[in-house]
Amino acid sequence: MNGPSIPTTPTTPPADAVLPERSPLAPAPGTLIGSHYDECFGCGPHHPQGLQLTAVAGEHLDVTARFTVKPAHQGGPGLAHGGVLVSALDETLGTLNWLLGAPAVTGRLETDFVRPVPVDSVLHIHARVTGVHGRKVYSAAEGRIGGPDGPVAIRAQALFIQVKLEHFTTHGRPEDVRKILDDPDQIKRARAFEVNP
Ligand SMILES: CCCCCCCCCCCCCCCC(=O)SCCNC(=O)CCNC(=O)[C@H](O)C(C)(C)COP(=O)(O)OP(=O)(O)OC[C@H]1O[C@@H](n2cnc3c(N)ncnc32)[C@H](O)[C@@H]1OP(=O)(O)O
Repeated sequence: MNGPSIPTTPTTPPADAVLPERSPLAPAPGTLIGSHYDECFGCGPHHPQGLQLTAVAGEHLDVTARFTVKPAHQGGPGLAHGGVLVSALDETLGTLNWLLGAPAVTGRLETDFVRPVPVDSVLHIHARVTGVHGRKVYSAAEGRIGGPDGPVAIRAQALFIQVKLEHFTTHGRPEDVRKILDDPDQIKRARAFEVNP
């Protein structure tokens, strides 16, 4: 008997995927990419339980990010929860979309946990676009501990799907959408996407 269908689209780009130029609006290489939303669990600087992840634009279609594992992120005693590490990679991979100049959401995210990550570790994440095919953005990331060149603790491959800004305004809880629409700074950032869809 057949169960519900499970998406099987691979996260590796097809042969005819392209690697586009960085968007003219992309943050310059070496620039800190600001949070897309103050209350984001991944990058919101004022989110008390959040990851408060900071990302820096790379030279190409890539970013680096740092995430410090805090006691609130434990799974096993003294060890990062795997789901929290996945969130850190998801957030970093999502940041790549600022380099492409179009908003996108995670459709599929595949993760390999390679080694345990103790509390107080800094996870050094490098993420890059591996191909774009229509609205589908393929990407990959790895997180290292003990320094940017330390051993890989986690790696992921993802498929993001580009969406219109209406994705957020239609599906988000209305009071939160209203709050962001009333905030000129956040709107400025959202418009940066709109002019280069
Ligand atoms: C004013 C407001 C300002 C707001 C400013 C915002 C700033 C920017 C914030 C970003 C925030 C980031 C934060 C971190 C990243 C997240 O965590 S995002 C949150 C987690 N993700 C989600 O909630 C997504 C939920 N899913 C959906 O909404 C819909 O399923 C999707 C992904 C939009 C796709 O729906 P759709 O647009 O109808 O696309 P559809 O036509 O079905 O599929 C398009 C293609 O993608 C493929 N596909 C779709 N889904 C999947 C899947 N799950 N697996 C494999 N393939 C798939 C399809 O097979 C199809 O392939 P082709 O036929 O083209 O070859």
